[in-house]
Amino acid sequence: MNFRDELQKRILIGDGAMGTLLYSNGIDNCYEELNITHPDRIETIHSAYLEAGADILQSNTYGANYYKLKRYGLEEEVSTINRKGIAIARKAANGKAFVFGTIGASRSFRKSDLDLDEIKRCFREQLYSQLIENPDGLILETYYDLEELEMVLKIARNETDLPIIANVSLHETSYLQEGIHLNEALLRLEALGADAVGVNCHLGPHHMIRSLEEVPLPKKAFLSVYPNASSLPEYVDGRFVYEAVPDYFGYSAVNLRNQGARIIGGCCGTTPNHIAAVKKALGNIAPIKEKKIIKRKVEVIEVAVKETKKGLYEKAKLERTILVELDPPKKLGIKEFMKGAKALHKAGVDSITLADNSLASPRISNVALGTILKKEIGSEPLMHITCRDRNMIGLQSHLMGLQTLGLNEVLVVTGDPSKIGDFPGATSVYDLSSFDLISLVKQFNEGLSYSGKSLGKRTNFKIAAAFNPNIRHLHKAVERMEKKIACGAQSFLTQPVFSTSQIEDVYEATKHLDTPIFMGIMPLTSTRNAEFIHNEVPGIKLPDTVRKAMASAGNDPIKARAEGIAIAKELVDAAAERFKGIYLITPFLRFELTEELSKYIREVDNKRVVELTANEQ
Ligand SMILES: Cc1cc2nc3c(=O)[nH]c(=O)nc-3n(C[C@H](O)[C@H](O)[C@H](O)COP(=O)(O)OP(=O)(O)OC[C@H]3O[C@@H](n4cnc5c(N)ncnc54)[C@H](O)[C@@H]3O)c2cc1C
Ligand code: MET
Ligand SMILES: [Zn+2]
Repeated sequence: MNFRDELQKRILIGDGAMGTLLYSNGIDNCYEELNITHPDRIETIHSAYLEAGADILQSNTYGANYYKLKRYGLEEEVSTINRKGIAIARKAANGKAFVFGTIGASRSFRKSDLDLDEIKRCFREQLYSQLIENPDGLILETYYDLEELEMVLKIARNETDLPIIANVSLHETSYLQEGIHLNEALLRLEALGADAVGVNCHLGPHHMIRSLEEVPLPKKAFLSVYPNASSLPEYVDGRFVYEAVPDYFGYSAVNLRNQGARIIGGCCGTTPNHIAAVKKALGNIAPIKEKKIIKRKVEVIEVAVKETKKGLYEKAKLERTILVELDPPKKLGIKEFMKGAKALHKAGVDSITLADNSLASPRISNVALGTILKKEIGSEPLMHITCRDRNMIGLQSHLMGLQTLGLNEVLVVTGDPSKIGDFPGATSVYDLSSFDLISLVKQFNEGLSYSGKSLGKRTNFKIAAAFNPNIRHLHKAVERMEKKIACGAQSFLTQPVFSTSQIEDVYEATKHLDTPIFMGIMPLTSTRNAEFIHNEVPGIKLPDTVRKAMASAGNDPIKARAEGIAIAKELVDAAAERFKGIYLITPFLRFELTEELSKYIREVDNKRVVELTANEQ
């Protein structure tokens, strides 16, 4: 039997889940390791699928790549596990079914999980291991990221003439992440030479049928569909369980066939009973030859109201722009905080920046304080957002909330890890990296959610990001900066710097960029404060002159204050000469320090204007 000939003629039935079936049998470790330790168990499952009517058996090699096996210390076993996986399926198939080598995606829903070069290397290793065992074809599945699937499909097509099934996974009906339509994705995969293109996992039959309704029959390739048992697994006693309704699954297979599916199998939650139901429902039904497409209306995204007010990044390109960080209090009560905010506003500060639980310790939500500030002093704060406290759902809801409140100036940062804060046992979420979150905010500005779903309107976020010049190789930090700009960052706030030479270095290293930089300056408050920063804050070193000056104040708070301010003014002078943006960090809610520095910056600027005008006259 030749796979391609059969596919031309009839509908082929795939098998069902391997992973979730093992999981429901109580196996909660590395499924692929069983190819070595318990090949009989895997063979039994393959045999059950064969018995149920599957024409194609997939090897138990879904996650058998270097990175996934490394989690279990099995990275040296890539070749053995893949080879055995094919051999076990071959034995179970017993000449009655096609044996396809399964290769799952390396990235999950985040592009930042692994870079493409790393994926290439580990894909090749898995591919070559499988090819040694002569499978009848390959199935590339559960690819949320089309970029990854296109890349590995190209490699596979280049290396072998075997039939290839290429399956993407949808975020929601008809759409892949980044808002790519299923139809577009399948056309791209067909163009790269896949024999069958389609969808697997995440969605159940209902959403898969709806998705296929929008997809025409491919010209050269065939459609393949491997739905989950249902779209909504239940969480029972700490385990995910799929409602097992094989008859419904079988009935759905007929509808999938009516939408042109030529290969129909099952993904997570499906069992040999589901596949038997598919076999029974399909009988010897012939594939369809043509179909009508349903064209769903593409939701129009409202263009945001054109803003008359300049964003901070736009302002900082043209004129002096002062930001002052004033951290939300750790205790209830905002009297002192409000007093500070008002004083800073009066001192001519352009925006107060509100940290998001800085140093990973709980503080009054910056959304609450931002809303109050906007209402009471009429100036728009800059809202820090970390990737630490919210998962991908929370972050998107947070962004929609900020837009609704009109808090559109945001600073996207990774966030200090929970380990360093007041609750070291708390989880650091990090679903997204700072790069991903910057891209997400930019996507919101285009009116699209993470999965590319319309938000109905565009948001108006102005995106700032963090720049850390306190590292050994400044050019590395500049490279990160350039990557953040490519993701959508429109300005940068730096970590505090403590020497004028560092300000000069940053200027030299970044002068090729036209993205404004707000140079971070924090007044030192005491000798102890200076020594702590020098010795305990990673990456930051104070020049000897600064440490000596602070030490000379001894325990006298008035002298220490004066020294701290004098040092900060010197830094401000060096920064103001080179950068229009200045970012002052208020230590310990001592706003009178940053108030004084803000006034100083305005005075020096005014004096300069007066001098210039005098010179011109
Ligand atoms: C202006 C500013 C505001 C901040 N506000 C907050 C806040 O509100 N709440 C809060 O919890 N934290 C805040 N932080 C802290 C910040 O989130 C941490 O310092 C974090 O470790 C770095 O975040 P990032 O977004 O700058 O780093 P990213 O550029 O996203 O880097 C993340 C991690 O990558 C690594 N990395 C960075 N640079 C390099 C490099 N050159 N080479 C190799 N690895 C590198 C580091 O481990 C770093 O921690 C702020 C920092 C800055 C500069
Ligand atoms: C996570 S998608 C499922 C992958 C594989 N086909 C399995 O059933 O285990
Ligand atoms: Zn699945």
